[in-house]
Amino acid sequence: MGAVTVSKLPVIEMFGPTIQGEGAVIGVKTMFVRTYGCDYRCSWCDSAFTWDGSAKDKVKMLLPEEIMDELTLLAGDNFDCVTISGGNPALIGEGVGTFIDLLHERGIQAAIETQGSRWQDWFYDVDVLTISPKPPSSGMKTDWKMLDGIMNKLKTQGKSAYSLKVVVFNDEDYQYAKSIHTRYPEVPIFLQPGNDDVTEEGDISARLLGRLEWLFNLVIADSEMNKARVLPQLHALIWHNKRGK
Ligand SMILES: C[S@@+](CC[C@H](N)C(=O)[O-])C[C@H]1O[C@@H](n2cnc3c(N)ncnc32)[C@H](O)[C@@H]1O
Ligand SMILES: Nc1nc2[nH]cc(C(=O)O)c2c(=O)[nH]1
Ligand code: SF4
Ligand SMILES: [Mg+2]
Repeated sequence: MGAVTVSKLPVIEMFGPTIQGEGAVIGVKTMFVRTYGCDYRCSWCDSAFTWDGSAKDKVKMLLPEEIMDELTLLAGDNFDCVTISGGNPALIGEGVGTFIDLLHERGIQAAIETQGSRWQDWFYDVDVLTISPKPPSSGMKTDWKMLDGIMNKLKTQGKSAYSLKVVVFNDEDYQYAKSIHTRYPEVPIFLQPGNDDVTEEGDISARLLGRLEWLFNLVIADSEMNKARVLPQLHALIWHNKRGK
């Protein structure tokens, strides 16, 4: 008999409990698990350490049970939701699926942040799935065929609650967000203003609130965006550019 291989996950950080600062479940207490590696290189990525090599020495290859143990060490039983972000967790197959099963066995919800560039069958098992396609300012090009495929699978076979989240930095990005909403009109969509300086130290809330008001006004004036919801990055208003929050 060959040895049983169990998939490990490349984890660059775990933190929490904190408050989910973005999207459909904003305000919910959650732990975060951040996986290493991304197939994108967004110009304004606030988590570039997950792919630019600057924190490569912090990556640990962990079994799902080991991640669970570390979360318990951090928080005891003071959480019932775990958000897996990155990087792009959808680059990882089996390991994430097994981890989600483990969370469910313990009565814990699984949330995922991903950009819609890759599919994984475990998407079907996620409780809160956020698909965040990237607008022109990111410098990335949307693979529409892939995104259509993902949205179609979720629509026709999905059991999970899922939503779209588009970061908006400028008018061109706003037009992109509209094109996403028009293409998938039945899917809840969240718009979030971009943070255009992710290295600034100190209180950035005034700057971020200014960008939020700008985005509010675009949506307020636009009859085609009556169903879109505009939200800040709540954690960035409170904790600014601090890591692990
Ligand atoms: C760091 S990404 C990781 C998950 C996945 N790679 C993705 O992009 O969806 C998590 C979320 O942060 C958003 N984000 C990244 N940099 C940002 C910035 N400078 N301002 C606002 N949102 C940002 C992304 O668009 C995404 O919705
Ligand atoms: N508090 C908090 N909420 C978040 N929502 C999405 C995040 C992410 O980086 O994926 C994030 C994050 O990094 N922190
Ligand atoms: S897809 Fe997400 S993690 Fe990857 S570069 Fe863009 S914002 Fe950063
Ligand atoms: Mg973040």
